[in-house]
Order: sequence, then structure tokens, then C-alpha cells
Amino acid sequence: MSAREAVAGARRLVVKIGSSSLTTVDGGLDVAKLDALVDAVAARAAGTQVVLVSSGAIAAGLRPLGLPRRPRDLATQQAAAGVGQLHLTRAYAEAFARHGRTVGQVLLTSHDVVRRQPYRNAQRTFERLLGLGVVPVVNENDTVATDEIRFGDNDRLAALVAHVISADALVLLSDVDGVYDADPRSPGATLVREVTGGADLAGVRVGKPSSLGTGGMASKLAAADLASGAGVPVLVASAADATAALAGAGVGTVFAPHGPRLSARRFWLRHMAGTRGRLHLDDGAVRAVVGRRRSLLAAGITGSDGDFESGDVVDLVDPRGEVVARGVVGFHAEELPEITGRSSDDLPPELRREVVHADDLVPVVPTIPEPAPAEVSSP
Ligand SMILES: Nc1ncnc2c1ncn2[C@@H]1O[C@H](COP(=O)(O)OP(=O)(O)O)[C@@H](O)[C@H]1O
Ligand SMILES: N[C@@H](CCC(=O)OP(=O)(O)O)C(=O)O
Repeated sequence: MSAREAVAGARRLVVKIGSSSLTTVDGGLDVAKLDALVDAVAARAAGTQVVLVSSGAIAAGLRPLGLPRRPRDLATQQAAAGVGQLHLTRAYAEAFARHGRTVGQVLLTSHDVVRRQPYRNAQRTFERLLGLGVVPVVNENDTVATDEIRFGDNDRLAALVAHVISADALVLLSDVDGVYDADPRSPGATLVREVTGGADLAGVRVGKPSSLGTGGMASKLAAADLASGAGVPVLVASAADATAALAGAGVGTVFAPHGPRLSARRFWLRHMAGTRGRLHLDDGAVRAVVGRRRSLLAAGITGSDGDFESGDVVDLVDPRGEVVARGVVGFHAEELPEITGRSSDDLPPELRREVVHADDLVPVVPTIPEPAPAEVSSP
């Protein structure tokens, strides 16, 4: 099945819409655009469970607050988001009500997913909302998100949500009709229709985001890599083509899944979990853990740092300092110096266990290489 067919046939879908596709250029919600998006989703939604990740809270708060442009400081962004999110949710509730659908608002910070328990709570909430026939409308909880706990951009949030709910596909809708090999505002830029691996992006150059967007095309590429690398097909398309995009027509740029579908636990470990420390591995341990997917034993550790407890997530680093894997550690930080470098036979029975069990361990491998750096500026 091609990735476009996967989007068309998806029973569970995450659709992300960017600020620029929901707001007017001078700030303020463009209800006609929002209604058109909802019509497209509702048309597709018969028999499909859709989670909508919607940006636009900050942009929608500009006009009500009389702000001429997107503020730079976090406090004013948060104030604008507080005002704008209300407008956004009300507009979605009204638009979906025309189709007899109920919406539920889900506002997340990265705190809600980096620890295992809140992650499972979020997963359960989505399951219940979808089971009740509700369309969850998700955004970052901008009013309380500090720099430290921000997802940063909703493209990434959408890719994470796609995995949390085990979506069959992810659709990123923007004000541009796909990924171009250069900033589409520059002459001669050509649409890339399909990405099946790193080679398709090797020559791609990204320019600045639109005036209301946050991450620009670079964050869409990173999100598409995250999702497709974990087995979820991705489509990047124009919000103006939403109906065609959701029907699997040949619009936009499609990213074929290029990795095994990770279990929710392994995906969480690789991409979402906050790490509390580092274990330093010798070369033999790196080969065993990354190459042969074995558990990490004390004998292969040369040192550790961080203030972690048993059950926390730590980075596993090779002798050159590169992070090669992540895993749930089975010891407290203060226990490690005693066992570091010692073979199991040499350890007292109560310490004779894996430092990181193979089931709780994921290799960290870059999938699609970074595209070429930006060289084009705005017009
Ligand atoms: N190589 C590229 N391909 C496509 N779009 C690009 C590229 N480089 C820069 N862009 C710009 O990225 C913008 C989309 O990103 P952004 O403004 O963050 O959108 P959104 O608000 O939908 O998330 C488009 O307006 C487009 O002009
Ligand atoms: N959470 C922010 C949007 C952040 C974001 O990623 O924006 P965009 O690049 O327009 O998808 C908001 O609602 O204003």
C-alpha cells in the first residue's frame, strides 16, 4: 500500500493545521478557513477517528489584544495564547457541531509525556475521547509552557500524538502545498512529491517560516522523519487542498514509512522520555546493546553521571561520547560505582542483574539526514 493510500484508508488519523492556515495576515482567526478545514475533516471522518492538532492560539489572540504582530517575549505569547485558544476552541466546537460532532480540548506540555505515568494518562484520555466519538482538538498548553517544558512546535507534537494513539497516518497541513527543494518563494523551486529515504531530501533547502508560523518547513521535515521513521506514513500538503489530501489524491509530499512500527513503550523511550543521566559504555557493550539488542550488563559500563533513580530513563553513550541508545536503568546512581566494570559472577547476588534490560532499551539512530541548511531569506 502506498503512503497516500494509507492516508486515504486510515481508520485513525492525526491532522495538524498550522497558524498561517487559520488566521488572517494581520492576526485574528479566519473562521472561513477554519470552517473549510472542519468540513474536510468531517467529510473524511465517517468511520475514521481523527485527532486534530491545531496551532493558531497565539495568532488568534493578536487582534483581540490589539497586538500588531506575533510578540517575541514568552509572557506576551502566553497571554495571547490564553485569549486565542478560547476563540479557537469555540470556533471548532461550533464548526464541528454543524456536522453533529463534539470536540474535546486537549492541551499538553512535554511534562505530560516525558514521564511514563502521565504519558499513559494522555493515552487513556485519547482512547476514551475517540471511543466516545469525540474529535480531540490538541494544542500545546502555551499559557503555562515555559521554555524548558515546551514541545516547541506543533509539527513535532502532532508526530508524538500520532504515536500515542497508534495512528495509521499523519497529515501536516500548511500554507504551502508540500516540501520544495528550495524556499518556494524563490524562483525555480520544485515540489518534492515523495520521500522514501534520505536521498530524496539531500538537496532540499529550507527557508524561513511564514510570518505567523513557528517552526517552518524544517520542523515539518523533522516531524515527518520522526513519524515515518517509526512506521507512520506522513503527508505534507496545503490546507487549501485538505479535502483532496484526506482523500488520498496526488497532492502534497508523502513520506513513506521507513522504520518498524515501534511499540508505544519503545517510541516513548526513543523520542519522548526525559533522561536523568548517562551511562558510559565500552565498545563491546555498544556492539552488544545496539548491534545484538542485548541487555546492558555492569561489565560493559566504564562510568556514569547524573542523579537518577532505578526506573528513570538514561542515555547510553559510546566511548566517543555519542548517545547510542536510551533505556530504563535498573539501579540508583549511587549504586553504580560499586558495580561499574564488574562481571556478573563477581557481584554479590543482590546486585547481579541487568543494568538496563533489553526490553527497556532502544537504539538511537538518525533516520533521514538533516536537509541542507537554509540559504534563502524571505522576500
Ligand atoms: N523548502 C521549503 N518547502 C516548502 N516550504 C518552505 C520551504 N522553505 C520554507 N518554507 C516555508 O515554510 C512555510 C510553512 O511553515 P510554517 O510557516 O511554520 O507553517 P505552519 O504555520 O503551517 O506550521 C511556508 O510558508 C513556506 O514558505
Ligand atoms: N502552540 C502555538 C503554535 C505553535 C506552532 O507550532 O505553530 P505552527 O508553526 O503555526 O504550527 C499556538 O497555538 O499559537
